[in-house]
Parts: sequence; C-alpha cells; structure tokens
Amino acid sequence: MEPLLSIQQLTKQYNKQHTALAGISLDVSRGEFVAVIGPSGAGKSTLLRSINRLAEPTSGSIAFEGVRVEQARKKELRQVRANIGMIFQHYNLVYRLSVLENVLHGRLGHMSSFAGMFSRYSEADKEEAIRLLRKVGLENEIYKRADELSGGQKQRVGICRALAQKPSLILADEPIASLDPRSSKIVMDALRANCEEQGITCLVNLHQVDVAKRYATRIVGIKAGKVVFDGPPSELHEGYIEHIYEGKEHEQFSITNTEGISA
Ligand SMILES: Nc1ncnc2c1ncn2[C@@H]1O[C@H](COP(=O)(O)OP(=O)(O)OP(=O)(O)O)[C@@H](O)[C@H]1O
Repeated sequence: MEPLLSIQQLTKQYNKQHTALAGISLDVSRGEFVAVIGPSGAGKSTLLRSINRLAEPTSGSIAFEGVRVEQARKKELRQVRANIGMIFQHYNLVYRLSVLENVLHGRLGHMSSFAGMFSRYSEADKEEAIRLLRKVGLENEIYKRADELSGGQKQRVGICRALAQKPSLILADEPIASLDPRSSKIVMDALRANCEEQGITCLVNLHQVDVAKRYATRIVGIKAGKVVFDGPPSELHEGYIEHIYEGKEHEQFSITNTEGISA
C-alpha cells in the first residue's frame, strides 16, 4: 500500500547558504506515531514545516495522500493543509476567544474562505468539539477564555483543535517543550490515545528521548539535517543516542518524574 507520506531527498536551505535539511528520505504509513528527535538545530521543525509547506523545500519531493506537496498549487495546497493538523509548542490559540471557539477553528480548513467567513458552525460541529474537550478532561473549561488556562490545558485545546479538523496526519512541533512533566504526560497521553482511536498518523518533534521511547511506534533521529536513526524504540540503544546528540544535552525528565501520575 502507498505510504500516507513519502519524502524523498528533501533539502532545505535558508538564505541560499544554510543547509537545514540535507537530503532526507522518509516514508510514513497510516497509523504510525513517529517521534522525531535530535539536538537543537538538527532540522526537526524545518522537516515538519516542509511537509505542509510552511517552509518551502529547496529540492526533493514530498507526496502526501498522493499529492506532490512541493509542486501543489493554491487549491491543492489548501486541500493538503486541511488534512494536516498542526500542534505548536506555543499553542497558537486565539486568546480572546473561548476554548470552544478555538476548537471550532479546527473546522475552518474544511470550509471555503467565503463560506468560512459567513457561515456559522453547525450544531454537529459544536457537539463534536465538546466531545473532544470532554475526552481530554476540559469539560469545565469549555466556555472559558483561552488565556485563562494553564499551559497544559492550552495544549490540550491545541490537540482538540487539530482533531476537530479530522486530519489524516498531525504534525506536532515540540508540543511539550514548555510544559512540566505532569502536564507533559497528560498532553502526550491525550495525543497518542486520540490518534490511535481515530486512526490518525502523527509526527511529533520531541526533545525528550524517554518520552519518544515511551509513546512512539517509531523513532527518527535527525542530526545536521540528515536521518541517522530510523527504527522502533526498542532499537534506540544508548550508542545511537550518544551518536545523535554527540555530547549535546537532551532532556530526560518525564518517565521518572511522572511515574504513578494518572491523567
Ligand atoms: N527561518 C529561518 N531562517 C534561517 N535559518 C533558519 C530558519 N529556521 C531555522 N533555521 C536554521 O535551520 C537549522 C534547523 O532549524 P530547526 O528549527 O529546523 O531545528 P530544530 O531541530 O527544530 O531545533 P530546535 O530543537 O532548537 O527547535 C538551524 O540551524 C536554524 O538556525
């Protein structure tokens, strides 16, 4: 079966000189939960952002659901983006809006810009948004303003917004980098469980190797814009970790510190 996402020889140079990605090839099948790890500056964000062309690839190809993303024109690209949910480190919520309205924003990608501006969300959209918020334990925050939430709660709203879009792929760029271990666990549990339940494929950038090992079905290690490890968590031995990080710091906090905490 054709992979959901097929990246071939992807290269990205910033300012025509700095190479952030140096020929990355990666096939991702439906249902995988892939953690992308690597030191700061390795190219993890650039990789994720290239997939829906928030960053323009310099060369190489990206096929998503059979569409060549790097060549896609406006309409095709809009369709690609509608099927890819994004989760950001700093949440990117609209803080003057309610939690519910933020989640409903996830539906916007499926409306044409004209319809999106003038139509109201359907009752079914609202019910679905509320169902998602309940599932991540935010049933008491639905009508609060987004800026009244804690970091972990904001990220759970970010997850619900991505899920409300009903994407086939979620790209999560360091979703727990700003969170403490307890909130990190709640957020990762919610992301993994919902993706699994809804058959959504996920690529998640992580700084914490132990979190990657705990949640991912596959780990991709990136160093200086190249893939240097690609395999199941059970194969990511200490030697590989040392090679990927080469003396650079990587965080190791969550497994030990969150043991025994339940969401
Ligand atoms: N918009 C940009 N303009 C110029 N250079 C950039 C830009 N974005 C990223 N870079 C550079 O590209 C390289 C890869 O950056 P990227 O953000 O993809 O790495 P990362 O692995 O996600 O790092 P971190 O873990 O610190 O977020 C870095 O050297 C970075 O400085």
